[in-house]
Amino acid sequence: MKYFDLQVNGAFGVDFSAPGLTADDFCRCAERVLAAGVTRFLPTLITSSWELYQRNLPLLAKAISAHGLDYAVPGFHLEGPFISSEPGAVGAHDPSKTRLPTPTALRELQTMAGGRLRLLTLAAELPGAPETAACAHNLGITVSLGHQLATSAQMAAIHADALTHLGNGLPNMIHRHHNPIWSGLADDELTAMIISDGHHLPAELIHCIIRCKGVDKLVVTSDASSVTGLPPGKYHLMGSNDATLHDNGLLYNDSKQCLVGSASLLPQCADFLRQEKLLTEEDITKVVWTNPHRLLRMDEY
Ligand SMILES: CC(=O)N[C@@H]1[C@@H](O)[C@H](O)[C@@H](COP(=O)(O)O)O[C@@H]1O
Repeated sequence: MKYFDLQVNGAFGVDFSAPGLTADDFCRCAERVLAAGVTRFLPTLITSSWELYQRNLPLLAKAISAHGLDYAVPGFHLEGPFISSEPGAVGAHDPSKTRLPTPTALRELQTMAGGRLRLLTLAAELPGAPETAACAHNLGITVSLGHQLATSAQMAAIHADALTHLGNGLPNMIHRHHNPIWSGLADDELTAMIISDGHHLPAELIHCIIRCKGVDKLVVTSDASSVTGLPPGKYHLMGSNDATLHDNGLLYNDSKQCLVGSASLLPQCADFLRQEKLLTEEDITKVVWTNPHRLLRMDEY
């Protein structure tokens, strides 16, 4: 089976948002991700300082072309900085590094990335989000809503394409009727991206998402973090020392009380869908290969 993962923050000890990232680190990591069965992936940069984007986006773009990785790594996913800074919605991201979206800032980021930004996660309720989303579409960037506390009306104003890790990146206590999960499920235009690592969502919730969205509007991502492939233990992750990778693969920050990405690659996320009998083999191919291409308006090959 072929796999296209739209959300990989790092793996095997390499963090794509680390201030000390080198081209060698990236290539070493990419080789191992590909050797583990992933066919294509989007390196994902989380909410970071402007200087970090100025450093890492060009570094990654250069490494990809210098090492002939254009097919395997067809672009980047920017998850932040245009997200909510509210506890829960901000998840494990650093709230002090979030910013309000503007078309100018997005254009600058796309320039730093050498035109390789393909997917942008942003919060719909932020001032400037509709204009920035429109700018993203003009730049050929797919827009996904996540790490947000938006209302249905705010989400509808964006004309987004997708939802980032639906069901995660939210406070543990939310209004039972008015919340971004129901709003996202109710909008037939939005493709739901979900993390099926066995920890981010319970099987019964994935079952409901599949029923609401239908297989053609579902994409599975791994949200793999830099500790993917490393032994259980305490790690410094996403700016905090409190991340623990547990024996069962759960990656959790006890002080922030949230998940911190996953410790799985996409083939393992597909295994969870099989194990829980959530999808057929044919449908799994759609959610890990066909649909990610369609969402990014890319030819599948
Ligand atoms: C790289 C990334 O952004 N990963 C997010 C993490 O930031 C967030 O904290 C978690 C929230 O899930 P929760 O709301 O269920 O704790 O989801 C994902 O793991």
